[in-house]
Amino acid sequence: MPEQVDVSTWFDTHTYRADQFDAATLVAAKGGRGISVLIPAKDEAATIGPIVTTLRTELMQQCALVDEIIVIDSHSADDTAAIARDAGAQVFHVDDLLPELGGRPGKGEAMWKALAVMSGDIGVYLDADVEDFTADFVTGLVGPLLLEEDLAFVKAFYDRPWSSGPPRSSGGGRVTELVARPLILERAPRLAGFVQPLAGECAFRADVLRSIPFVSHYGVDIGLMIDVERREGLAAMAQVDLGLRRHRHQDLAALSAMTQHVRAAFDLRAEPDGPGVVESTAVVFARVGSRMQMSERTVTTAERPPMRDVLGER
Ligand SMILES: O=c1ccn([C@@H]2O[C@H](COP(=O)(O)OP(=O)(O)O)[C@@H](O)[C@H]2O)c(=O)[nH]1
Ligand SMILES: O=C(O)[C@@H](COP(=O)(O)O)O[C@H]1O[C@H](CO)[C@@H](O)[C@H](O)[C@H]1O
Repeated sequence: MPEQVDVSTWFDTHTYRADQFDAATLVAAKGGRGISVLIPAKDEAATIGPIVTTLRTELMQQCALVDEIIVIDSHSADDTAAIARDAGAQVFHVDDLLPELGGRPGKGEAMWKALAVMSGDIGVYLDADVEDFTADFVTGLVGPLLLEEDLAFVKAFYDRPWSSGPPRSSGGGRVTELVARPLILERAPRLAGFVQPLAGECAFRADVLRSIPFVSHYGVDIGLMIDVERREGLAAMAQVDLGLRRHRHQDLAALSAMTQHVRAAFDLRAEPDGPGVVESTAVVFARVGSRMQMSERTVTTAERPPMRDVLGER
């Protein structure tokens, strides 16, 4: 049974700031542990280059904090893969990894397959659509993991200005605020202290994430949180303030599908021995010419088994 800690006590004791950690201290604390940065990317030609270049220059060349940068190309139609490779990342097409298991679309699949190729003891997932990326995203995330031996998982949080608004206004995180947070209070209240529960950026012990299933698409992030809390306990989790984050905003239709995956993740993880697939249907409206049309959108959210089981079977 994992150690239990009260949520508000956890918030006070397990919330860090990125500026508490500097790369030199972390390199010294790292010891023999390998650190792999893993970036799922679909059509991110505009931002992937500067992200990989910043990581390689500041965290691999100027100091030896990061050991590998792996970009998982998730069916990009643009030059994401070539740009990432030119900037110094190892790039894998998602369908080329574990090909015997077939290829599936979505961010969750790319994150899961990254676990099959990473060599580090510690992993860091980053989103590839972040503008003005800085290396302290990684030092902030791995800092608590390297310095606090009881931790297994560190989640990012940040201010999320709306791109057209004044510098520090809020507005981003629409699915988080309108759907995920109410569902967390109702169905996973131990996670209520996480400021950005859907954040794509987190650091983790590889053995822990290899021992839990992965929900597909945008259900992956909340699915991981639910399972890490169940297995390791809240005391093994932390969050870190990365300051400001700007990213590309998807339109409401895409976020509506994201909402279906997030809700499905709660359903899948509520029934760990269930069928591992949820089909959900939403009603959607679209104007065609002068008429409004109503239709249904069915979305499938599925699980992948723990990577440890898959690799162990090979
Ligand atoms: O099918 C997909 C969709 C998204 N992503 C990646 O997942 C991360 C977060 O997704 P996205 O930027 O679409 O979400 P948003 O931040 O716009 O809500 C980014 O690195 C995407 O390139 C992916 O690998 N496969
Ligand atoms: O929280 C949300 O509503 C969505 C969309 O954010 P915006 O309303 O476009 O800022 O963002 C979540 O999903 C993204 C894709 O995985 C992540 O990049 C964000 O960190 C996460 O909060």
